[in-house]
Amino acid sequence: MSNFLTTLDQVSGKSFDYVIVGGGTAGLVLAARLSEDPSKSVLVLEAGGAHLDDPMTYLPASYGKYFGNKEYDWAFMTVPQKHAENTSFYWPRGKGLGGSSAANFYLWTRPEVEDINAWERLGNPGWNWENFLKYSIKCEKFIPPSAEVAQSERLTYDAKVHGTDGPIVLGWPNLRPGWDVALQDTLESLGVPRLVEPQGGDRVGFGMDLATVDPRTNRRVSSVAYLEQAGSRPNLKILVNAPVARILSAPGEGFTANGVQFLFDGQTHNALTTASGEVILSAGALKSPQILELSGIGDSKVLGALGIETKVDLPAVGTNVQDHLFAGVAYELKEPEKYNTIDPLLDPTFAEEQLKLYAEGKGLLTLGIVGIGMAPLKALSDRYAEIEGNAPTGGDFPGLAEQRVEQIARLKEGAANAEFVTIPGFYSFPNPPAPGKKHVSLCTTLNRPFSRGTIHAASLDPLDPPAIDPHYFEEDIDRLTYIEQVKFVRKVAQTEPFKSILGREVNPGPDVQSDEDISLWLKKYLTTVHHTSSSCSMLPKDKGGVVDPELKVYGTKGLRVVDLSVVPLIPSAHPQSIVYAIAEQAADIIKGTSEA
Ligand SMILES: Cc1cc2nc3c(=O)[nH]c(=O)nc-3n(C[C@H](O)[C@H](O)[C@H](O)COP(=O)(O)OP(=O)(O)OC[C@H]3O[C@@H](n4cnc5c(N)ncnc54)[C@H](O)[C@@H]3O)c2cc1C
Repeated sequence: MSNFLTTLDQVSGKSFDYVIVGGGTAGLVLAARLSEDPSKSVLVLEAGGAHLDDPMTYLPASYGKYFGNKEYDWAFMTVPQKHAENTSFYWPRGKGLGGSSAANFYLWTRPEVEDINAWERLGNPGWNWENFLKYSIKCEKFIPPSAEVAQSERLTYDAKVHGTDGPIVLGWPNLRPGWDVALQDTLESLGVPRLVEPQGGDRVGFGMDLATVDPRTNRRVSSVAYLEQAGSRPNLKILVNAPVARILSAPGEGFTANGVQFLFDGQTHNALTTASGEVILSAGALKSPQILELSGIGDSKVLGALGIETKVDLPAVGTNVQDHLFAGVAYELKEPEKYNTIDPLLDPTFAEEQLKLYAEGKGLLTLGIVGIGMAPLKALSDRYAEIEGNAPTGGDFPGLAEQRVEQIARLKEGAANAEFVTIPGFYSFPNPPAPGKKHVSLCTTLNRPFSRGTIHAASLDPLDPPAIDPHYFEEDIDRLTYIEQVKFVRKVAQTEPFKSILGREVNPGPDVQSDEDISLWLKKYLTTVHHTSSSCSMLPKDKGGVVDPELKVYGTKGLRVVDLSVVPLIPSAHPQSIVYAIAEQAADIIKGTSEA
């Protein structure tokens, strides 16, 4: 597989049919699918390293181990958040082949049917659940568990909604925390039903989701698996450590992309496209808008402030940004020996021993998260009518009002919103864990934010991070909903059988009780779930669109965006499954084989 990796002399000044910017989740799906046609040459330029066969990318149970390590992590920070105590939040993102799919927490969840159909209703023909499911099935190879494990741990599924031939191997990790059945029973007693198949388009309930981990080898799976399945192809080249600075356009009227400018070893180079070729931007929701802006495509006011000449005035670039929020209520475990958590891995000697066990297919490093619950606010809180009745309806940019019609419709239908998921270990702030203890972090995720943020280039230097402003809690419905979710988490912790598993609450801790206390705690100590989307939304141009339904950038020729940034309205789901399906559908659209 490493024979895809190429050298500067094979790229600089050369022409390709497709130049893909970013070898991340979407980028490598496109690379593999577009190079299926041997007559088409494909180049991928990736800012980070190759990281092939690197334990940092294939070891399960290494949650966040790379955080802050610039070799693997872009380590972005948001600007101080006006509605969240001026806190600046840390936003890790995967850097290198596989992108964030090689750096994530390997949960695999599919969205709800109407979350995807909403994209079509918002003006994108062909972007509906039927196609989503088709492409999601195409990408996966599902490995069922043994009947014995499936029964004892309620690993239920419906084979009809799973793929068997795709590159992305999915299954249940061989080691699980050990409390999911108790949590499922507890939630069921509180009105959150059992879910037999969480991947079938209905997410309300608690079910055992999947993980991008191969249970046969205990290795995590990223989009690099597409290259492995593709095998050797002379028409596909990948240059790593080659950050793209800007998209080049042909001289003359309008913006016809004809290549990119990139950096390599501190020098600037160009990679070009053939006369009918295309540049495809797959740099992720945080970098794709920045690259467009540095190329002169964006809001002329934003570009003008940086001294960039506007080539295509496209005000929506870097707007409509949506993010899921995450907050962990952490508990010590009463009988730690009964459960599997990653806390002991903090001891270097123990971690070393576990590495040896991993080589034999055993031990704590094979641990993964599976149980996920989702429910509408009305299942959790008596205050739902008052809170959701005040949902904002208008919008400060064209098209936002229509998105909010969709969002409010989902709330009224009782769609999944509040999410409950456990991290087997300590993932919570600000109180530190006591030494030697094991923990469960009972986390809740706000999955249908009404606030909208921005991501814009902040300087002319392509290596500088963009200015990231998610506008957390700008719409008060987000804050009020989230407070109710935290209160519900504590109710779960006070309900049997889960209650008996838990010892002391470490965070937010006994001093944080009133709604005001919880609000303040959230404003300071929530984290992102790393699901940021929509900064180059696929919408009609006059409704806040950056790309059309064929993912072509408005006002340009030969330029598309394919990554999480194109999602117009973020679904209630962890998004890697969404990115894979988008990229699969995009590949068919680009090849002209889409039946949509
Ligand atoms: C810590 C973390 C945990 C997560 N956990 C989960 C989870 O458990 N389940 C889930 O479903 N989702 C999870 N996600 C989210 C999910 O992984 C991402 O949403 C998804 O992978 C994004 O895909 P993408 O193609 O849009 O971007 P990416 O996969 O991030 O790809 C972008 C690529 O572009 C490269 N790039 C950026 N700028 C340039 C440039 N100028 N030139 C060249 N290359 C460039 C990057 O290095 C990267 O390789 C997690 C994400 C993170 C960061």
